[in-house]
Amino acid sequence: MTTTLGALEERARTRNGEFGEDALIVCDSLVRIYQSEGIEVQALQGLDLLVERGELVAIVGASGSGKSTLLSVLSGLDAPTAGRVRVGPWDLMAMSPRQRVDYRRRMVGFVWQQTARNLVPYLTSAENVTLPLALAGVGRAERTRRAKDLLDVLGVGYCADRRPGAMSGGEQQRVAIAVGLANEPQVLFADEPTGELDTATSHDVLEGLRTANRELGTTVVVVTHDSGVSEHVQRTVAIRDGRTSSEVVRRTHTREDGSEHVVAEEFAVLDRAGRVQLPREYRDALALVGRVRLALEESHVSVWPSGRPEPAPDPGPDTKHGRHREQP
Ligand SMILES: Nc1ncnc2c1ncn2[C@@H]1O[C@H](COP(=O)(O)OP(=O)(O)OP(=O)(O)O)[C@@H](O)[C@H]1O
Repeated sequence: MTTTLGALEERARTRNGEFGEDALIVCDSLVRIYQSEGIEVQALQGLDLLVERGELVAIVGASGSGKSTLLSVLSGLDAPTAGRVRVGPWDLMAMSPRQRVDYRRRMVGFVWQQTARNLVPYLTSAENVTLPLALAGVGRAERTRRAKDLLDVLGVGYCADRRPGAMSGGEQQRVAIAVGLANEPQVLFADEPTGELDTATSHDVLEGLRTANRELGTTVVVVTHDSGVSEHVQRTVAIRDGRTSSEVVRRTHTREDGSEHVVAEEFAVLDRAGRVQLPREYRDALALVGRVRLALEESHVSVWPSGRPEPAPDPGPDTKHGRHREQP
């Protein structure tokens, strides 16, 4: 049968939009391969991630899972080997060096783990916040006003005239958030902002990020080892072996009596190629290695170890994969 023009037009009309077209941040099948002394390291292995405007998202994962590589790509410091990455209107794969500077100056802000990387040691907090504003050509009165407002919002207004050496690690990181927000970026990236802090101080810094998100509407992406982070964010995305593997989404529910409680729900992530990572505990518990049997049931998909006897047939649709069938 030949395909008619009408059928092609109909298909074009009904085709799904571009992956993540409404999202603020789109990572589509991102690959980053490093060559080091003749050895190839695949830091990102087809990572998909969407972040909506106004979200506060944490990215967690074991050491070496690819978190910092992802943040380097998103911040425009590094280019992926393959895939597609877009932040707002910026296609990060197709930026000129000039556009890259513009992107880093206007679209995004940063908070790094090392306080020394965030703040100039011989400037006061207020001067640290006004520095990026001066570079962007903002007038003196406006710079002073904005620095004061930001330091106040982040609860470190009392540190305005102190240099970093006269502040605690937590205070320095909250000032660093103010510096990152100075030019009103649409997205704030934070890489292990609590990595050098104790639990109580980490709490204040994570709350600072939440304040930036809630009160200023900035989209925040924070990369961290800190297992306590999920209490401070709406969504926690776990990366394993260079891919998004699971997500925890926190929702606030209102009971009948009007009181509120937070429910955290964990999801596995099914990527665009149909891959899903089974948690290690599940694989270990059922000795799932190599080949597995899959079966499409009416409302779910089942996974069995391949060595086990064939599962009893289910009354659902007859679409079984990896199942032995009698040849005629
Ligand atoms: N410049 C590089 N050259 C070679 N390999 C690299 C480079 N940067 C990272 N890698 C490798 O890529 C993988 C991912 O590293 P990445 O730093 O992104 O992980 P991470 O999750 O941020 O780890 P950590 O939490 O320890 O910072 C690791 O195996 C790492 O050794």
